[in-house]
Amino acid sequence: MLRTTGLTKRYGSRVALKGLSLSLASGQFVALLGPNGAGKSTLFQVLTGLFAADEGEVEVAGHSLGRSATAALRHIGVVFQQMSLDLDLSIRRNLLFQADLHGLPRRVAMQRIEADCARLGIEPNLDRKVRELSGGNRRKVELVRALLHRPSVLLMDEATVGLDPKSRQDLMRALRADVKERGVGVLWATHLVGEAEGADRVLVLHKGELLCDGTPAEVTQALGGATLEAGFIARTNESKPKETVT
Ligand SMILES: Nc1ncnc2c1ncn2[C@@H]1O[C@H](COP(=O)(O)OP(=O)(O)OP(=O)(O)O)[C@@H](O)[C@H]1O
Repeated sequence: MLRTTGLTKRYGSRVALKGLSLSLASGQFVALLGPNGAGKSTLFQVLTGLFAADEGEVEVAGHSLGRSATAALRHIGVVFQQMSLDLDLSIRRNLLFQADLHGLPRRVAMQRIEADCARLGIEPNLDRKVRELSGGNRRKVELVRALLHRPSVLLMDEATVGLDPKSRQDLMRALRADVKERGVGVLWATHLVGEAEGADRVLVLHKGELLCDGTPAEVTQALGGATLEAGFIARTNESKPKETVT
C-alpha cells in the first residue's frame, strides 16, 4: 500500500532522513513514534510531494511518487499538524471546497459529506462555522476532509495536538473504527507514547533512522525498558540531536 525505500532528505548539511525504508499495509494502524526533530514532519512532507527526497523511492498503491506523482498522490489523505480549515466557512462549505479540488461530482460530494460527518457524530453541526466548533470537532472535520476522495493511505501528523485527553481518545476511537471498516492504512506520527500503545504496529524514528518496528509489545522489548515509554525515553535521549542554527 505504502512503501519507502532508502529515503534520504538533507537540509544543507543536516540529514533529516537517513535511508529510511518502511511499509504500511491496508487496514493497518501504524504509529510513527519519534521525539522532536526525529524527522516525522520531513517524512510527511516527502510522502505528500511537498519536498522531493534527495535519494530513495516512495510507492503508493503501486504508483511511484517520483514517476507518477498525480496517480500516487490520489491515494494519499493527510491531516497536518497545523489546522488548515477556513474558520469562517461552515463544515459543509469547507468540505465542498475540498471535494471540488478533487473533482468530485457535487451529488457524490454531498452524500459523502453527510454520511462521513454522521459517522463521526458531527453531522448536526454541518452548517455551523468551523470557528464555533471545539478543537476535537475541528479535527474530526479535518479527518472527514482527508478521507473525502477515498485514499488508500491516511497520514496524520501529530493530529491530536491541543486536544484534551478525552477529545484525543474520542478522535482516536472514531478514526480506528472508521479506517478499519474501509481498509485504509494509517500512519500516525506522534511523540505521545500513549497514542502509540494502541496501534497495530509501532515504528520508532530517531535522528532520521528507524530504531524499531513491531507490535507495541515487541517494540517495548526491543527498546529494553519496563514500558514502551521508559524504553522510548531512554533510547531517544541517549544523545539529543542539536537544532539547526540559522
Ligand atoms: N526547513 C528546515 N531547514 C533546516 N533544517 C530543518 C528544516 N526542517 C526540519 N529541519 C531539521 O530536520 C530534522 C527533522 O525535523 P522534523 O521537523 O522533520 O522532525 P519532527 O520529528 O517532525 O519534529 P517535531 O516532533 O518537533 O515536529 C531536525 O533536526 C530539524 O531541525
